[in-house]
Amino acid sequence: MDSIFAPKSSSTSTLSSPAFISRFLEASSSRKFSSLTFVGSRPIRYSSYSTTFSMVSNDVSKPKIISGDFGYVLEDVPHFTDYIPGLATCSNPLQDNPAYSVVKQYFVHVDDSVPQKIVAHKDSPRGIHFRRAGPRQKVYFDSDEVHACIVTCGGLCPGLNTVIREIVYSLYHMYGVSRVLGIEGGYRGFYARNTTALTPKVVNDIHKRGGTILGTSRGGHDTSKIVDSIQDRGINQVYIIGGDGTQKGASVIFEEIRRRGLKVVVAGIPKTIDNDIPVIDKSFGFDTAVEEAQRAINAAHVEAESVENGIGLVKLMGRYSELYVSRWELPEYVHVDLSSKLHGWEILNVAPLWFIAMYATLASRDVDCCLIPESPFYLDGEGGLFEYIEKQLKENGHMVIVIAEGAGQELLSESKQSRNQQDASGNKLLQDVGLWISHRIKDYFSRQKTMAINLKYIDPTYMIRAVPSNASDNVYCTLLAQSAVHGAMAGYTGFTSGLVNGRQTYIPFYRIIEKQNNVVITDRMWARLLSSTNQPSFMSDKDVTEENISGGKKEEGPATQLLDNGNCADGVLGKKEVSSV
Ligand SMILES: Nc1ncnc2c1ncn2[C@@H]1O[C@H](COP(=O)(O)OP(=O)(O)O)[C@@H](O)[C@H]1O
Ligand SMILES: O=P(O)(O)OC[C@H]1O[C@](O)(COP(=O)(O)O)[C@@H](O)[C@@H]1O
Ligand SMILES: [Mg+2]
Repeated sequence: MDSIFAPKSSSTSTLSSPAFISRFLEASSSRKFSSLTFVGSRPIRYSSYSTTFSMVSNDVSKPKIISGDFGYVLEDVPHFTDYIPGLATCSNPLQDNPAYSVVKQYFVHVDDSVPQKIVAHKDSPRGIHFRRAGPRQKVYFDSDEVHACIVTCGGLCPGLNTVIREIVYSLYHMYGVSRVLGIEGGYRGFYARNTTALTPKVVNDIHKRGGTILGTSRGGHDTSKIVDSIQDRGINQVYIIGGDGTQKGASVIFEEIRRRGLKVVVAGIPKTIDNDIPVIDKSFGFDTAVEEAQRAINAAHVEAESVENGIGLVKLMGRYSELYVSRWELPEYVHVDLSSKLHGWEILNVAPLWFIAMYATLASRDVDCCLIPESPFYLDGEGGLFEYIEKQLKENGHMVIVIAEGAGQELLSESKQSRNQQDASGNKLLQDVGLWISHRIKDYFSRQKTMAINLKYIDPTYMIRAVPSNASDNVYCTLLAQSAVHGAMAGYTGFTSGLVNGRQTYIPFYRIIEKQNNVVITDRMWARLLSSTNQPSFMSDKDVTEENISGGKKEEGPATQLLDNGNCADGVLGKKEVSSV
């Protein structure tokens, strides 16, 4: 008998979710589904559907995968009832809330789920779904019982304060909770810093400020000490706002809490202006950052077109999330592929983090060339950057170049040692590609003596993320925060609240922190950018087929074919494309 949860002999592939799910979908779509036998399966029957759903594991430490007809798969989130028996519930206080009482169906149906891929073919299986977020009829906490805390970790992102504010407001005004603590200075603050009492009055206008009123940090932390502190303080809802590193930390904290059998919710709210978190459409703060980035591009354009042979060069944040050293223990089901290679470097995790550069370029229309890490470029010779600059200057008299901070690192890294430097959290430290390339361009033209150029380098760096969030991000932050609170009150835990195809969902941590293995420069969005800027792709067919389509993995199909990742394939870019275009 074969269990789809049975660990494989390979040390790294205990459960890589996409691989596992595609095996599962393959089986179901090829009609082998009904004859699959699962060891330790615990069938669950939902009364509202005539369909039989099967949950294929009764081991609480394994992902909860629920299958249904026609290849339906629900990647569910953990719930208190998975590991704490006999918990009492009470009616959701929202039913007496005047704001909600006018809404006909204000509680989310227990079986509501949101598909991960919305582009389907007539015969495709229904595919992976996530639990829909929102208020539930029954809650697992009395209002008086709740003692919540909020922590922000990692780099800044516009909207952090809005999320903090809205969690506090949701807890107070929707659920009558009055004990919310702010943990200062990131994860370590749980055991090394003071806490702040957060009330609606305290957080009332913090959304108008950039940064986070709680402070943040990078670097390691001690999971046991955090959970001890949670236990000692009697905290039972932990809201963790942060990026990919933070969500990994949250997952480990959740594991420890579950191991100790505590009735404590761990809810993540994903934060990343880099878009390095899988599954979700995009992070809060991204629109604001793109808007700010555009200001720098506008300035570069104004400078460039005001002088003869003017070049405006803008460097924008966006790096690979390469984790060279994993200094924390990840849960065993998290798949890391140590053999991934890009530009010949050993990497654990690759994600496309140049979204700001790409979207700001597309939005501005003033950019003639956008350089990103996933699309390697070269400077000299035919088809190189210098040749393109010369051509542009001859034709237009000026040009604007945008470069993502992670781009071209392989060109300017002098030694392996400098390439492998990391920040306190294990993120690769990037060298200043903007400064480097501006020197190279100046050198080239002074050597050539064909034309005198006038280059202005603008590096807005932290300005794009230190600003308060804009209107649309504020709305997004509000919905994320409310969803997280609804999920926590309903007893869900170990989840990240995230937007999938425009709907609020609860995504299990293992999906948020899993390795992203597709860096698809053959995505439609990149093609759209190339046609908008009219820049050369700097790539030969050979490069496209072998190296850079998917982080070193070969894709099937012709080299130059655009992969239709519009939520149909597993491509990271495709899913983001659909939500934003
Ligand atoms: N692989 C990991 N496992 C567990 N915790 C991590 C991991 N990476 C980072 N963290 C924790 O998350 C915090 C923030 O991570 P960092 O990478 O700096 O920012 P971000 O969350 O924005 O990506 C760090 O201070 C660290 O305590
Ligand atoms: O804040 P630091 O440590 O200077 O790091 C800068 C990095 O932070 C970011 O702004 C965000 O990164 P995180 O999401 O990992 O916090 C990156 O775009 C940038 O490379
Ligand atoms: Mg990060």
